[in-house]
Amino acid sequence: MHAESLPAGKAAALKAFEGMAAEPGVPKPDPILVVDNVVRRFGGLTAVNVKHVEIQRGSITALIGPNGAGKTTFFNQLTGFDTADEGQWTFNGQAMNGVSAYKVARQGMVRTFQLTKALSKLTVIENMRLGAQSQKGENFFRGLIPGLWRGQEDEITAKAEDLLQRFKLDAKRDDFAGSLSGGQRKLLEMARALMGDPQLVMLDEPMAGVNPALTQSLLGHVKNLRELGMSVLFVEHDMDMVRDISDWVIVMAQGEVIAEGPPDSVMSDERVVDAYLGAHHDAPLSAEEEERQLHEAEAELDKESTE
Ligand SMILES: Nc1ncnc2c1ncn2[C@@H]1O[C@H](COP(=O)(O)OP(=O)(O)OP(=O)(O)O)[C@@H](O)[C@H]1O
Repeated sequence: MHAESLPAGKAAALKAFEGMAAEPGVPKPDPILVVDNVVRRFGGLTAVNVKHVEIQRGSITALIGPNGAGKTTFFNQLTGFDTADEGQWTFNGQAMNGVSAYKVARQGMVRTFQLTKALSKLTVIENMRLGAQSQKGENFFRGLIPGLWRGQEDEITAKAEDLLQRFKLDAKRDDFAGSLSGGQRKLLEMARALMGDPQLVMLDEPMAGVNPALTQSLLGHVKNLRELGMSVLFVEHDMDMVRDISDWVIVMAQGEVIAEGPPDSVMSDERVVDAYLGAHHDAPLSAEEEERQLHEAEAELDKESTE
């Protein structure tokens, strides 16, 4: 397909990556997020150790990697939900390390959340309103008190209703969020994130638990964020989705960024294939490995019976 026939957002995003070296930490022409030397340790385990990474504005960037690679921990740090042991990062040129989650959201960097048990017991519209309040760092229940807050409340409700319509959730307005299907929950998570008019939307596994019937609709909504001028960074295990919607892919393994590049080439990169295979614990065991494990188990049993 020629760039001219692509939607404006997609064409511009692809143009920005044209000719870019596919290597970890490669500089981007207009980064919205720049990360340097971010480290997070849990006891003896270094869960995140990202030297340098840049996220291009106006693009859809996927963050992939095997289980336990550190993707969620990295996401949590960038959005103020976890503290980094070391490192700095800037959003729109402003230092963001040590900034609390709601202030990060207010600056325009918002992540989606899976519906927790508590949120499932609220209605869809209440979830949306809560999205606005929590991004402002305000108390939700104080926001429900009539009078002083009413004007602001009306505005928030109107905005929530607009978004619910856009995400085709308006018929579910007064249903409990817990009664939504997997795909509808994902739509609600995305709609809720948009309550704060983010510039960078960070999606945590947007396709997890989504019925194939809703896949295209969800993909369409993510692409639309880019058409509306937002930047998207998402963590995802579904490689079809990654291939379909991302302009650029960043790969993490064992806490580090090990590769970057356009979707097709990065997924066939030897380092990436190795990282996934190395982390694939379900792979069939070789005959020697099976025998070794058997001996180990027998030795354990022997030890136990003599103790
Ligand atoms: N709160 C914690 N305490 C101790 N270890 C943790 C904690 N959170 C994460 N870890 C460890 O840090 C490593 C990275 O985990 P993380 O969840 O960030 O990986 P991930 O790439 O998001 O994995 P997945 O794709 O399975 O969600 C893992 O080894 C995990 O066990």
